[in-house]
Amino acid sequence: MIKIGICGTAGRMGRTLVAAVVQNPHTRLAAAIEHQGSRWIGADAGDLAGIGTLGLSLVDEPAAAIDSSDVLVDFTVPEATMANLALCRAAGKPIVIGTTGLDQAQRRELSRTAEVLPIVLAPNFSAGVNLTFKLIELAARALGEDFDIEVIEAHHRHKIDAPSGTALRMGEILASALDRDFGTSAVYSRQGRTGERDRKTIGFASVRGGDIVGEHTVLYAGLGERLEITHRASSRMTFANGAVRAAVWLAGQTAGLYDMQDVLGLRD
Ligand SMILES: NC(=O)C1=CN([C@@H]2O[C@H](COP(=O)(O)OP(=O)(O)OC[C@H]3O[C@@H](n4cnc5c(N)ncnc54)[C@H](OP(=O)(O)O)[C@@H]3O)[C@@H](O)[C@H]2O)C=CC1
Ligand SMILES: O=C(O)C1=N[C@H](C(=O)O)C[C@H](O)C1
Repeated sequence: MIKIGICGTAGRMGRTLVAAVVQNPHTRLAAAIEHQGSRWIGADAGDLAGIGTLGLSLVDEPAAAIDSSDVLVDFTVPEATMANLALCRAAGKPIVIGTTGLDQAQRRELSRTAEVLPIVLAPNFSAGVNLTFKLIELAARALGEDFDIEVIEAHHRHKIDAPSGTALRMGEILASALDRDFGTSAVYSRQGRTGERDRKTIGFASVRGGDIVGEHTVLYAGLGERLEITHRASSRMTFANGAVRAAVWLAGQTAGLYDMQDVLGLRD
């Protein structure tokens, strides 16, 4: 049994992760962490997740919680993730990170830490999205420069980062498939007299509303035809099950920075 600690337990993903860990035959919930001052400290993790009392309370001392776990699963905010990364490094405990919106400096720190610690970092833990990553690469290579490419994503009203981590990863994959520099190809907004579309760009559009779990479309617009590749998540359990699968996989790995392509065996 792999002992899992969850950070961000009272959040949308945290609660779903509690249920996924408890339902998985290979894992046991060892620790449920929230930040100091959270009104959920002391609450039962199972009650919060809606799966019945587990006898495990939410705590605000991540170091002790990490010590009692084999792997930490973190779906929080970038600052909390980076603090947990340092604690995991000190304790020698692998970490699965689902948090999106990390900046360049934070990603560099993560890469440095991965020299001594096993880490899975993925903007999306669903199997369907990770297969979609392969499909959009294939389509970009096949359609080449004749088609304009746009990435459209839609999420719930509470999401705090845009574009989504998944959309940005899609952009990186598309740019690489077309031999373009992602940093200079990406266009995040259009307003006013923009001029004609620069054919080398990859555009992003973000929709926010209601309870949309997560939807991503890559649009290839040519002359006389249009191709759309879409993934729609209808339940957070798809992300949670993927993250738990990643945690079980990571427990047996040496130091390195992995993503869901490694976990699913999709790496070329
Ligand atoms: N990779 C993937 O497959 C997926 C990634 N995500 C990403 O996961 C992250 C979380 O999403 P979601 O669950 O919807 O967000 P929520 O806001 O619902 O959950 C985040 C939780 O983390 C808590 N938190 C904040 N700071 C700390 C801290 N220092 N220590 C411990 N807990 C802390 C928050 O508490 P409080 O509310 O009190 O601030 C909250 O309970 C986002 O970055 C999102 O993009 C989401 C779904 C899938
Ligand atoms: O915040 C969310 O909810 C999600 N975030 C991830 C992202 O930013 O790509 C993944 C998923 O679409 C849900």
